[in-house]
Amino acid sequence: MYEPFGTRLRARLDKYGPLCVGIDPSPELLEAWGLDDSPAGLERFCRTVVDAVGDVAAVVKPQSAFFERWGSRGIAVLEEIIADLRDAGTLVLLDAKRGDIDSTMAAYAEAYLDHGSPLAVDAVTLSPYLGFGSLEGAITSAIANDAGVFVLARTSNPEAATLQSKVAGQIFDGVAAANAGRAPLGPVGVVVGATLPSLDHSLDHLNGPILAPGLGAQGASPADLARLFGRVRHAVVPSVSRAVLADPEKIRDLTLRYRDDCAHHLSV
Ligand SMILES: O=c1ccn([C@@H]2O[C@H](COP(=O)(O)O)[C@@H](O)[C@H]2O)c(=O)[nH]1
Repeated sequence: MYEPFGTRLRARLDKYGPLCVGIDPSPELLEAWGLDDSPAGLERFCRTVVDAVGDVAAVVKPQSAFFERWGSRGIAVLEEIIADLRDAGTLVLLDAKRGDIDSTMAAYAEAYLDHGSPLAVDAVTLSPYLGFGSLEGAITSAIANDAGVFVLARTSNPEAATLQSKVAGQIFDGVAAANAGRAPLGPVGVVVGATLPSLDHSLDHLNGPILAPGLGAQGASPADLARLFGRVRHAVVPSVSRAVLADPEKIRDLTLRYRDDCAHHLSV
């Protein structure tokens, strides 16, 4: 039906440059934009972001939490925004950080990865803290649907380091095994914060995309990407939300600036 996710992602990154723009319609941003904190405000916010970046960002990442807080009305907006993003041609990565036992993971996979679902996206973030093996069914489903998954490995928040540094090696090894033999990028990515002071594992064998959140509001800069990711910089998908979303009039310009800065630092 589609080409494999890794092929589609590679093509988007090569054509549009390395950037994922987050859609994070928080109460604070809705207020800053003069919008009601309501499903109607949420929809207005999201449509403005889609119009501003849908044709210039390789990937767009709606944050599920900001839709879930409105219950079924928020999920209805999310469904519409996913459809609008798909019409705009960008890849849609839903940041839902799901992780559970195998039978429950099968339901999450059906919700986010099955072509017939109203919430189907190109890729979804997953949490491996029930064991990397618990994600096997979702990875199989992603491959069957030409979709992708991004597994939390070393997240951008400072509280994560103590826990995740103990288990990240297992996650990177699991991802590398799932991606073995696939080109140009496997369907299983990892999440590694651009905010990290350094990497304590090699990512050379990963063969999959690296989502790197933390630019802007969390303190990381495009220059940090080259420092952190070295030999695997070609696979990095930097992600930014608040730093481009503060003013609806400036979203597109700021997105283009981040995109070009990231491309510059990831190419040197
Ligand atoms: O390690 C992670 C994983 C996910 N996120 C999510 O990305 C955005 C970041 O927003 P900014 O405004 O660019 O800080 C947000 O949706 C997080 O839930 C992350 O920050 N770190």
